[in-house]
Amino acid sequence: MLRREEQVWSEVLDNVSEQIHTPSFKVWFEGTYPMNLYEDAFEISVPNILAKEYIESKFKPLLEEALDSVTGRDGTSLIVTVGGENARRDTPVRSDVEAAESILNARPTRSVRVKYTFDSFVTGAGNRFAHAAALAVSENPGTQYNPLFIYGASGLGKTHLLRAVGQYIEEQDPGSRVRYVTCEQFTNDFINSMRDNAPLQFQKRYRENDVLLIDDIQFLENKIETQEAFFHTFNALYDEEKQVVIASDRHPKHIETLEQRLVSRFEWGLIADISPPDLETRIAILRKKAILDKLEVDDEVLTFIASKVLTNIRELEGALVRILAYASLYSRQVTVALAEEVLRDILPDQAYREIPIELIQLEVCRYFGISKQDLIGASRSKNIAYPRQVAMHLSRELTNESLPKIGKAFGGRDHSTVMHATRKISDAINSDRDVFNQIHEITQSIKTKR
Ligand SMILES: Nc1ncnc2c1ncn2[C@@H]1O[C@H](COP(=O)(O)OP(=O)(O)OP(=O)(O)O)[C@@H](O)[C@H]1O
Repeated sequence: MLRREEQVWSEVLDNVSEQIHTPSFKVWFEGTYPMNLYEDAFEISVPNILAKEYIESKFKPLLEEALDSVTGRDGTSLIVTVGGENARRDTPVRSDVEAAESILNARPTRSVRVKYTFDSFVTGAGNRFAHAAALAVSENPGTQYNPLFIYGASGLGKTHLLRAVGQYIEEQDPGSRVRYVTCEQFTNDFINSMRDNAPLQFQKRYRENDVLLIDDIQFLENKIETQEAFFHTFNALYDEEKQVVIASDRHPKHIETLEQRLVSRFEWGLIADISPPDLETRIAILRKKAILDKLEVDDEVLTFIASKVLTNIRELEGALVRILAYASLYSRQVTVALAEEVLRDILPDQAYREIPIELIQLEVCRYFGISKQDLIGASRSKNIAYPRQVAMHLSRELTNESLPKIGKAFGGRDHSTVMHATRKISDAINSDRDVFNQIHEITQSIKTKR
């Protein structure tokens, strides 16, 4: 006899099946399993996170309406759990779901060690300094750069570098004691040690290490007592010449209420920032991911994704995974058109608001104080030729226009001229921090005006 939950779910599915495109219905609902019927909610289990996200974003209201009508209640919420404990083990899993799942899980099932290494870290102008510093620390821990403080916005590879340092040191010296913690974990350990009246245990845990890697230190903000605990931990490690590497989403000076003595401790060592990757680096990151995960994707598609997801590398990788999962689920080829279809659903409209070349030209002219006529004219003097190369480079970076089309917008120049300009500015960005900052500033002003 069917359980009540099974009866309800089967009726709900009957109810909604007519309203959902058949292949889609099969893919998303075949592996679902009814878990619990509560007074005001119904819990189902699904086989993977993709199914959870998809069901929640596309079908939740429809399913909740059907739940109300089947149970005769009002306002039943649907709870979707991934692979819940009681999930039916004998559910025949469709091969396409399985394929998608394997793609989606490709990352998590990889061990952290394998994944967060220096080898898998792609360098570009925005992270080269932080990468070099992390590598230097790994080669000579506790000596030159102590502490190393890495800061930058979310999803730019801070955790990756921290883990890479730990992995490298452990590999070189398997006996070394390396501890990676988030600031939150450090805070909880500290609070628990106070509660349990076990300060020595806490000290042992944090001071008896050769390398302490502490992530998201900005969470020390407003936690005065934890700051105190960290101060003492830091001093103890530092005095023993143990390496401390810290990651934060902002410069120590901008962590409000961070005690000055901690700020100056951080300044004793090396502070390295990470900024968002340029187009070339974004493509290289996707390419590397495709190779590591043995995924076959055309460069054209990778370039397209990289041109749409601009700042957060986690989102960049997530976009690729999602596109592949969709292609697999619907047995479609991974093309630019498919990528566009999938990304439209998840990216903010802004990513689709095209940046016109004219806007780039306008902003570059404004920045360098030259006229548009000069910019697209024939002058080869340095104060005109350089801004022109910058504008061509940015047109390549920020638009999907082809080289010939960009050349045309710059007074009918040849595509090889655009290619040359792009290469020249890319090289300058990589070798000269001032150029990097300049291009970053112009890019920001263009993005805020699109
Ligand atoms: N330069 C890079 N090369 C290859 N992969 C990268 C690079 N930078 C980041 N990633 C990948 O992007 C994802 C996000 O990176 P990570 O978690 O290190 O970011 P984060 O700066 O610590 O973010 P948050 O502040 O949100 O914790 C990870 O999967 C990481 O491996």
